[in-house]
Amino acid sequence: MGDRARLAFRPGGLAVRARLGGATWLAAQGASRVKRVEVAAAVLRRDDGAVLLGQRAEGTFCPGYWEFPGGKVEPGETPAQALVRELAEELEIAVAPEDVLPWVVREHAYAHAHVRLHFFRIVRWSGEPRARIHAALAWVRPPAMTVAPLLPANGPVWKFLALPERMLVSGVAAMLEAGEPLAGALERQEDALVRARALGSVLVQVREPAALAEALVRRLRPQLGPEDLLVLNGEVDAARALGTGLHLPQRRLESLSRRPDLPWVGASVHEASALHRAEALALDYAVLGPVRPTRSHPGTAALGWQGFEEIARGASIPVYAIGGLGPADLEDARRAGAHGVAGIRAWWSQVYCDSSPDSDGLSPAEARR
Ligand SMILES: Nc1nc2c([nH]c(=O)n2[C@H]2C[C@H](O)[C@@H](COP(=O)(O)OP(=O)(O)OP(=O)(O)O)O2)c(=O)[nH]1
Repeated sequence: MGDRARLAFRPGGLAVRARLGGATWLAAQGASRVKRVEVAAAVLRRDDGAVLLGQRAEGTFCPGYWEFPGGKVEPGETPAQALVRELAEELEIAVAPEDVLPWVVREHAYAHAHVRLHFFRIVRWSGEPRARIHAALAWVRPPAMTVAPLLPANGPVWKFLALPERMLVSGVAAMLEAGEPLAGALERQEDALVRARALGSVLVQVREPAALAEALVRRLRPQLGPEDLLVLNGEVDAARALGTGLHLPQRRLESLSRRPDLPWVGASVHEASALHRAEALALDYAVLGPVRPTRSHPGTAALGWQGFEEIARGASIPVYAIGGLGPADLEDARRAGAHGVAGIRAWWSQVYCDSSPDSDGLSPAEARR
């Protein structure tokens, strides 16, 4: 990471951050020498979904608290390099650099320092983790929490881990426009959900006109398991009445001054400023795209994976990739820093790996062909 200076707003005034390698100092109005620490932390996730937590040992900061394995970034290291080193030292496991997947970056002001935590997800490693510096290790499967307390900065991160990696966006209205009867369209949508669930937990975004949305929620809900989530792309009151979370289109996000009071709230974003808005409102996730060209947004330039990565990098909330994507793109999405993939038409197809550029966003006439 190169040296650079950043301007940032924080309670109490304008802060000028001079970031110099690993540990840095913040000069701010009213706080002349606040220590800044860059930390790399790992979400090591097993195939069964369980995540590794370590209990901080006696004689360290916050003894007895549980944390994600990791530690401070040393001068000259990138956060990813620091993590590979820390995991070898702390757990005696080896992780290849390409398996360190950027995820979210969180900041937290402790009394002793202002820490910036670079979280990475790791799903491949070699060796069996051993507690070299922790008092104990535990595999815990989100959203349940079987150990306590977590370090204060980690609460939102644990909540994010309950978000499935696959988001299924509904498309019943488009099927109806394409001439499909209602019963057939609902059935096809339900089939898509069943197939998606065969791959793992799913976040379902119901995006339909109000009356249809309600019918679809009722239809899909019995198919959902305890680890699946349902969000309504619609009004706050409707989401509350249906007992779903809420998904905001970018234009609604821009008009909000505070987060709607629902347990799960996310938003669609198409550019960095909108993502920053979603972060400022402390939403639970954002959906960024289009990654590939889609016919439904002919005027919108596709971001490509590089464009996606540039906008999503350093986000404080998980970011899904969307736009011509399907479940077969999950690996690429993770490497680009995405939490997961969101798709519409790729899920309807019998073939999972339908990730052609136009598999998402066909016009009704095109869908008929
Ligand atoms: N490793 C880790 N640190 C966390 C997490 N959450 C959180 O707030 N922190 C904070 C606690 C500390 O202020 C800082 C990590 O410092 P540390 O003392 O563990 O770093 P280290 O392993 O390099 O230890 P040392 O050099 O001080 O011996 O980040 C987390 O989930 N994992």
